[in-house]
Amino acid sequence: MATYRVLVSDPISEKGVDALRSAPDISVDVKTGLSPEELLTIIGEYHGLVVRSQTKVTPEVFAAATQLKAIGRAGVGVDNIDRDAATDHGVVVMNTPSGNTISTAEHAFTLMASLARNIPQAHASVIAGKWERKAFQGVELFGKRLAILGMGRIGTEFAKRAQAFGIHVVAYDPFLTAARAQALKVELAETPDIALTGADLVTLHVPLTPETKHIINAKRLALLNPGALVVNCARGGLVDEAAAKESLDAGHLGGIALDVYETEPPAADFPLFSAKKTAFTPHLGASTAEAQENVGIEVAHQLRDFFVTGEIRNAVNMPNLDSRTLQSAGPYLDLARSLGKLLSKIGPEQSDKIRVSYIGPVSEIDTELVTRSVLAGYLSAAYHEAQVNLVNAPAIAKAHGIQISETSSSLATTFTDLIEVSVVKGGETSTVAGTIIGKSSRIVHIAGHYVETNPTGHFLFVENDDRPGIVGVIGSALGSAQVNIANMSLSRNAERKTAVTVIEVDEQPPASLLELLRTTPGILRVLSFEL
Ligand SMILES: NC(=O)c1ccc[n+]([C@@H]2O[C@H](COP(=O)([O-])OP(=O)(O)OC[C@H]3O[C@@H](n4cnc5c(N)ncnc54)[C@H](O)[C@@H]3O)[C@@H](O)[C@H]2O)c1
Ligand SMILES: O=C(O)CC[C@@H](O)C(=O)O
Repeated sequence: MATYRVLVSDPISEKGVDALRSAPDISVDVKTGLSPEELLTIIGEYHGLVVRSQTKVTPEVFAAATQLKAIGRAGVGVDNIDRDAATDHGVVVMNTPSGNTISTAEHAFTLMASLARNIPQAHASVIAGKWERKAFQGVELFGKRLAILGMGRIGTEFAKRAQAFGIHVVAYDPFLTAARAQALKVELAETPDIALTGADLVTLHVPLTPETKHIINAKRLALLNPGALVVNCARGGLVDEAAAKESLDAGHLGGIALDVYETEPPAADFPLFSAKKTAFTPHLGASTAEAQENVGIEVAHQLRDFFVTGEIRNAVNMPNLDSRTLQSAGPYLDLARSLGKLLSKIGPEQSDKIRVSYIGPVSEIDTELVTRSVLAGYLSAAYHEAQVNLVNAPAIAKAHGIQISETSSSLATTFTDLIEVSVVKGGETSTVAGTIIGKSSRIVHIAGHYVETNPTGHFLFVENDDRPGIVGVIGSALGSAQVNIANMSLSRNAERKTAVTVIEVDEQPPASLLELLRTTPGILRVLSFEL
């Protein structure tokens, strides 16, 4: 029986499915075309899910997906996956951002050229037995002014193709720097309006966000040159379809080509169907053999690596944990989780602040991930261990009103590396710290005491008055209860005249032993926990 079950619910390339199937411990079911109800019925059996854009992964799906750990999107846009619900449920969402770039840029360019030369209309006319050469006179692309909104992967590839056709490219993207625009030989526009003013051609390559919704609207269509052609091969909702229809009917807009629609598929009475200069395709940007093979194989490798080695690449709801990061941060992640867990056992309840300090070389790795691990460990006291992880820990902490702060210093202390974690409740602070020595990690500081203990196992934590004989009492109580001591670390605080004993034991101590210790004179606190 495979350890991990993956459901592929949208069609992906056979090579991708084979790549997943060949991974040890992964079994794959391909079930495409499921209704939302069917998906809800079976999703609880799966640890991984692979989708394209058809499957809608809603909050209801996440609620039913009790074992789900990861979703792989074979493609770029993740708008069919409820990202907040994924994060809340601790499910990592990964996409394959570059595998379909070229195919989509080529599709968008093809649509633009088809519009310029009336290809869809001329085709329909010829097969209807007509020979209307005059009716379908087109325009050249050469020498025209093209506005590209969104100069990411696809926008950049589109620009290169446009330049090869002798088109002047003006680009707007909030992250496009002057140096990059110069390197790409495109004119940098400071606003979308500047890019669109006087444009003959427009292509959109932005994600759909509240800012980009209807980025092409009536006001912006009016900025274009009369007869301008607009292509949307990015996401439905970027173009105000009603405004485009009005502009076409009024004879201002010269033509529009859509691969994506506000509602997919568009209704039979979609208003733009009755407009003249149009070209429509059913969300085909990424539909080439090459793109599907690229994204299918990429998503399979990402899911395989996630389940087999714990790597996380191209995640959209958490920082990446690729093999290099895993190698450098992996040991710290485990130590950090133990420190967080330890604080949840020994620190004050209802703390509202967690402070994490990284001291020494550890400060140079991706500490955001390590802090997430501290939080996951801390919160695991209140949740089922498997319910809180690197994906959802910050969101759960935020929901509880816990503030997190992080400081880093490259200065080494007594220890080369130190991760120090404190929880604060009002004026009360409790601190623990750990280090990595060679290949092993150690907890070295608990609530004001230097100790040296492993970061995992069963522990007895005893706080007592610092006076002779107490350690002997504890030792013989454990012996009588048949609890074997694996490791013991003693530390005293001369100022407070108290001592702590951290005892790593081979098995969970019985309640009777804890009760006995708690009622022993001079013993102030006894805790038993597993890290
Ligand atoms: N039709 C299809 O089948 C198909 C295939 C692949 C991708 N897509 C879609 O194409 C779009 C672009 O994909 P990509 O891979 O190039 O993504 P990308 O992330 O590489 O590029 C998107 C760019 O948009 C920019 N941007 C964000 N907000 C903007 C704004 N308000 N104005 C201007 N620019 C803005 C970003 O800075 C980024 O550079 C995505 O929406 C994706 O889902 C569609
Ligand atoms: O899966 C598809 O064919 C659509 C892909 C595309 O919309 C994307 O965002 O990558």
